[in-house]
This record gives sequence, structure tokens and C-alpha cells, in this order.
Amino acid sequence: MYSNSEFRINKKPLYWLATALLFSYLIITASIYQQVKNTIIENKLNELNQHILYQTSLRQYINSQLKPIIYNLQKEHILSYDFFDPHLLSSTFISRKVYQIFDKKLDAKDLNSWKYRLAAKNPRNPVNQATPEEIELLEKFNSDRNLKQIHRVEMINSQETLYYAAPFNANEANCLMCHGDPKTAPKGLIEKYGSEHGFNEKLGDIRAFVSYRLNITESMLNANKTFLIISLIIFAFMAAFFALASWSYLIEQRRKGLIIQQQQELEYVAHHDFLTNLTNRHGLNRDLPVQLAKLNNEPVHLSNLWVIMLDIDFFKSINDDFGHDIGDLTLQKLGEILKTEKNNLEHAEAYRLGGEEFLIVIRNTDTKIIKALYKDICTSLAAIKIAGLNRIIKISAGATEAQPNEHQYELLKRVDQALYQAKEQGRARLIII
Ligand SMILES: Nc1nc2c(ncn2[C@@H]2O[C@H](COP(=O)(O)OP(=O)(O)OP(=O)(O)O)[C@@H](O)[C@H]2O)c(=O)[nH]1
Repeated sequence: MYSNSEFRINKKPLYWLATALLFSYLIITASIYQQVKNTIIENKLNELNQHILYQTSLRQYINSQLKPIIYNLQKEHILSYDFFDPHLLSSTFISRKVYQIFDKKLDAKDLNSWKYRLAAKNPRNPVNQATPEEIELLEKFNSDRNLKQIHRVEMINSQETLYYAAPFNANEANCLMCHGDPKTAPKGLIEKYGSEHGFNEKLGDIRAFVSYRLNITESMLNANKTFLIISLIIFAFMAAFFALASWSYLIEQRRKGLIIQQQQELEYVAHHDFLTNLTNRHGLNRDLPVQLAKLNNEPVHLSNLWVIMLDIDFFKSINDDFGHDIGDLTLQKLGEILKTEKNNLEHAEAYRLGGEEFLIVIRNTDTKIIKALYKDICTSLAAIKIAGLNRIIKISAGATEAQPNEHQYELLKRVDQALYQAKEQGRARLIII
């Protein structure tokens, strides 16, 4: 019987697609995440740049507008040469004070503000004393003059903060009036701060840097929310795409599977006999050329091929005397006997050529085995029990060996002649030619 072997859908392409989508999803979301964070940082730095511009403008105003007037007043002895007041003459002092006011105003309005800090190695005001890390950064600014700023995100007390630092301009001659030799510095300055700190700076050195720190935890949380929504949307799109692709793939595979299954069924029906389930004449026409070709490719002394044609004697009278159904049963019984016999042999196949005519193809055998086979079939056939059939079934057979490079038709013709001779010589016998 045709065994309906279940068609298995190859699911590997779906696994590959799922893996590819997952990888793409991870890459896309990771780059979006990075992009979202970078945008936040960029926006914050843009904001900060405006603050810094205000600050530098303020410093520039102090240095270029305010200080020359005060120095002029000193030159003209309107103001004592030794006069010094940080509220008027220290740009760092002034900018810090302005920043503090600005900061207070932001705090009053509950606005997140940048925390300003100035760090110097030897400041006059101890508030500005650089920490060891800041000294390291100051040295970095001094050794790499191309380094105009650094920024990084730092975690401080579980809060994400954006840190930004930029160096002062290198000391110029006018800076050294108050930061060079304490002997030439304004007396008021010495009186206020002493001569120990804030002096002996060298021309061209960077003596300080400013840094700003902004708490960006909330902005980052908002960014994470945006990112989550975007990644969920992308995931939903990818999942929908995968579902659609899988669905159409499975439908297509099932359709193909059905066609293959139907083809296999048709192939089976075309090459098998429905009554005995043995391979039919079409099957023989398909198999025999293959067997003969194999034979021709192997050394003559190692292999051979025999065919035995079998025909039930007086089968017409079985039909006539016992009915067509009994005739069918007899054919089925013979089919079963031939199946058992061919299974006992190593390289054998049994065929029903039509009517009550059968054929066995055997490789690598000899006349002794052929004769024994015929005898076995006769014995089994004589022993079959079919209700309503009270006759011993006998069978005639012809056998022959395939010749080198022989065509299948010649082989079948010769075996047919052998069978004919068996019938002619009185039936119930085997003739080998
Ligand atoms: N029951 C049955 N009979 C079949 C089938 N196919 C062919 N036959 C019959 O088999 C009979 C063959 O008869 P013949 O060709 O005269 O051969 P025979 O009676 O066996 O005589 P010999 O072969 O000369 O001994 C015919 O009556 C066919 O109708 C089948 O599938 N079932």
C-alpha cells in the first residue's frame, strides 16, 4: 500500500529570518538609543555654549572696558595705584558672582541649572583650589593646547550628570599684573589676599579652567521613555512582518508539500498494481534498464541478473469455476508469496505484469537458487487456503540470465519464450534458457 509519508515543512528559513530580524532589531535599537542620548547631550551642550558666551562676553567687557578705565584713573592719580577690589578688578570674581545671582534666579524658578566651578592650581580664593583630579585635567589642558574642551556623562549619587570643562586662555602680559610677581602687584590686592597665592604665574601658561555640571537624570529618563516607545513600535512592525512572512511561507510550503504528496501518490499508483500491491509493468520498465545499466558497470565475474516469469496454469478456469473474486484472491495470495520470497533474497524485486503473469528480477544468483525459488513458490501456492477453492494451484515459469549489454526487450522476450516452452511442455514446470 502507498504509505502516506507526512510532508515536513522546512522551518529553518523561518529560524534564520527570526534571528536576522532579532539582530537587526538589536542593532537598530542600540543605535537609536545612542542617538537619543547623543541628541540630549548635544542639546545640553548647545545650551551651555550660550552660557559660556555670556560669561566670556562679561569677562571681555571687564577686561576691555572696565579695567582700562580703572587703570587710567590710577595713572592720573585719581585712584590710588595700590587700589584693588575684586568686585571691580577680578574678572573671575565678577563672573562667579554674576553666575551665583543667575543660579539663584534659576533655582527660584525651579529651573535646572549648570553648576559653575573654577579650578586653579594656586588660586587666591581657596574656593577655587583644584582637586587632584582637576590638577590632572589642568595639566592635560596645558600639555595639549588643541584640547579646547572635554565633556562626559558621570554618575554622581545615582544621578546622571553631564560634566563639561574648558581651559582659560593662556596667561598674557596684562594677566601677570595681578598674577605675576607679587612685588609689582597692586598693594590693595596684597593687602586683601596676601602675597602667597595667585602669583608667580608664567606667561603662556594656562592657570585655570572652568567646569560646569548639569543634572541630566530627568532628561535621560524622558529620553528613555521616548526610546522605549520607538523600540516598541519597531518591535511591533518587525513582529508583524515576521508573522506575515511566516504565514505566506508556510502557506506556500504547504501548497508545495501537497503537490509533492500528490505527485508521489500518482507515481505510486502509476507504478503499482492495485490488486497485489506489487510493482507493475510500468515499474518494471522503469527499474529494469537501471538494473541492466548497473550490471554493465560491474565486473562480469562478480555480478549477474536473472529474470523469472511466472504464469498460473489454467487461471481462466479458476475464474470460470469459482468466480472472479476467488480468482482475485488467488492472485493476491501469489502476490504475498512472491513478496515473501523476494524479501528472503538479497537483491530481488517482484512484479505483476498483468493478468496472472508475474516476474521476479534477481541479482547475483545462480540456477540452483532459481530452481529452489520456483520450488518454494509452487509449494507455497499448493498450500494456500482460499474458502471455496478446492483446487491445487499450479504455476509455470521461465527463467533466463541477462547477457552483457542486452536490451531489456530482448531479455523479456527470451524469458517469455522460456515460459512459453514451459506451457508447451505440459505446464507446472520451470524452463531455463
Ligand atoms: N480474477 C481475475 N482474473 C483476471 C485478472 N486479470 C486477468 N484475468 C483473467 O485471467 C485469465 C487468463 O486466461 P488465459 O490467458 O487464457 O490463461 P490461462 O487460463 O491461465 O491458461 P494458461 O496460461 O495457458 O495456462 C482471463 O480469463 C482473464 O480474464 C484479474 O485481475 N482478476
